[in-house]
Amino acid sequence: MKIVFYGAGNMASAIFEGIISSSLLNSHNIYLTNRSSEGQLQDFQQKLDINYSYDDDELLTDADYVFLATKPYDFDALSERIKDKIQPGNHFVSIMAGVPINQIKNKLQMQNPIARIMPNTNAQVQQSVTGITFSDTFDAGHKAELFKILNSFGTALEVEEEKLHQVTAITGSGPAFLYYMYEQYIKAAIHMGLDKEHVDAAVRNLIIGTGHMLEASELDIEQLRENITSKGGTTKAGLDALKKYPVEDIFTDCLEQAIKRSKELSE
Ligand SMILES: NC(=O)C1=CN([C@@H]2O[C@H](COP(=O)(O)OP(=O)(O)OC[C@H]3O[C@@H](n4cnc5c(N)ncnc54)[C@H](O)[C@@H]3O)[C@@H](O)[C@H]2O)C=CC1
Ligand SMILES: O=C(O)[C@@H]1CCC=N1
Repeated sequence: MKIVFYGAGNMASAIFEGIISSSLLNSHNIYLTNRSSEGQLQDFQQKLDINYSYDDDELLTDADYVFLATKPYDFDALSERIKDKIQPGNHFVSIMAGVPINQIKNKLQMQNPIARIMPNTNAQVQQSVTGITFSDTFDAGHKAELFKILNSFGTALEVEEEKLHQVTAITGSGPAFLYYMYEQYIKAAIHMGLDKEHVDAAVRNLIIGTGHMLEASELDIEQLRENITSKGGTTKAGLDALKKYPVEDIFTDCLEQAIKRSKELSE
């Protein structure tokens, strides 16, 4: 199998590093290209023993899956770069937020199968939650094969194309929203009199441990929280303070704004 990445930035590298770590494919199956930062591709080649090229004929010939991994606003330039070189066997996999299948088809002027996926950067540790939607032209055999690739760097769920807006906000951008909360937690903790280095390390371990608990426990999140909350204790005092703020409303606004932006990008 041959997989090509047009774009080797934050999200693409999380995916190909995730695929390689999973051992599903050999790094020799994967080809990278980007706009012009050859040094970055050389670094990936050294680190991962992966191929790179700026020759689109070489990249697209016999490519089974072609990942479109530029920013949405760079897709026009990418389309111009590759549209005359596309091969009948190329199956396209777009990771671009908010760019509809129809727009991809029109810009690339082709009828090849297209999948849109919405992964997240947890792909790098094989923990992406990835939404996927397919064009009508994507056959069952290739769908199954692509699911195998996606499952090598996390879990994948098929959704209607319209629902990708929600997936983009909730799990695509989701890690950034959680990181932001952790940042605020660390800032607040530093004000409690411990030094920054200790707080950083302690909170990282707190987050990692809590993630492992979610993974290992069969209890729902509410029950896990209640198990920590003694009657009249410290957790209850802290939670009572938190509940004075409209935390759910804050997240509703956050997700609604991200969904709105995803819809704007698709227009
Ligand atoms: N960063 C994230 O957490 C997520 C990003 N995405 C989507 O992934 C896409 C890429 O995002 P990032 O990796 O964060 O961006 P990035 O800026 O880190 O990487 C973009 C890459 O595209 C390349 N590129 C630009 N123009 C090109 C061209 N004409 N030909 C070939 N390569 C070209 C750049 O050289 C760079 O390697 C975006 O469309 C974004 O919506 C989706 C899910 C999560
Ligand atoms: O911020 C963005 O537009 C992309 C899509 C999901 C995460 N990052």
